[in-house]
This record gives sequence, structure tokens and C-alpha cells, in this order.
Amino acid sequence: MSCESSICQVRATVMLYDDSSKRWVPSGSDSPALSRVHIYHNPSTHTFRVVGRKLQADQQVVINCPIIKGMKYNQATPNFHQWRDPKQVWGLNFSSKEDGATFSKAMTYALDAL
Ligand SMILES: CC(=O)N[C@@H](Cc1ccccc1Cl)C(=O)N1CCC[C@]12C=C[C@@H]1CC[C@@H](C(=O)N[C@@H]3C(=O)N4[C@@H](C=C[C@H]3C)CC[C@H]4C(=O)O)N1C2=O
Repeated sequence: MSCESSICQVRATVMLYDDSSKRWVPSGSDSPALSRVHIYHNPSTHTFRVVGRKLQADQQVVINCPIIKGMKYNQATPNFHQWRDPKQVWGLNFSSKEDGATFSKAMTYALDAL
């Protein structure tokens, strides 16, 4: 990734809301597993995105989602935050409230900077 810098990294289970079954499903293959989730800033394009990779060996990318100006970020609980992108709803189930607070600060920073 060209000159992108990470402005935060937390641990969370990345989930997607399945509208048909009305259930949250873990993003990526296998069972819900913790991922390391970053917010990357690209200063040359002045963009931010959420990127998450599984902590386990395969480091599967389970989220790669641009942060869109005006996006509504919903902190449903201290450990579970969610937002809509054009196609789907993302949910982050943080490993701790502190990680949730860290991520929320960085997301708020990004949304304010766009
Ligand atoms: C206007 C709008 O878009 N509103 C969205 C929310 C929103 C508002 C504003 C801006 C953006 C967005 Cl995204 C909405 O309400 N959405 C988005 C899709 C899903 C949902 C719709 C209905 C269900 C009812 C229950 C609730 C839910 O999922 N709660 C969680 C939950 O049931 N779980 C997750 C954890 C904790 C809980 C908090 C972990 C796994 C599971 C579980 O605990 O087992 N819902 C939603 O959040």
C-alpha cells in the first residue's frame, strides 16, 4: 500500500449483517475469529480505510472498506460498533471496551478530516 499509515490498530471480530437471514455472520471463512483491524490513512489521496486481517496464520483480509465522508458510525454498545457501506452493514465486535474506544476515536478523527 502506497505510503498509507496506520492511525490505529485494535482487535475485533469483523462481522457482516446478512439481511436475508437477519443475522450477523463473521466476515471471512471459518468460524468467528479475532482480527487485527487498522484504520489506514493515505495522505496523498487524503483517504482513509478500514483494513482487517485474521490474527491466525493465514492473515486472511476480512475487511477492506473505504471510510466515506458523512458515513454514520453507530456505537451500539461499548464493544460493538457498526456502519453501513453502499452494499452491506459492517459490525466490529471488539475484544475490549478500550479497543472500541480507540477505534471510535480514530474513526471520528477520519470522518472529521474528510
Ligand atoms: C437505521 C440502521 O441502519 N440501523 C442499524 C444500526 C445503525 C444505526 C445508525 C447508523 C448505522 C447503523 Cl448500521 C441497525 O439497527 N442494524 C444494522 C443491521 C442490523 C441492525 C438491524 C436490526 C438488528 C436488531 C438488533 C440490532 C443488532 O444487531 N444488535 C447487535 C446484535 O444483535 N449483535 C451484535 C452485537 C450487539 C448488538 C448491538 C453481535 C451479534 C449480535 C448478537 O448480539 O448476537 N440490529 C441492528 O443493529
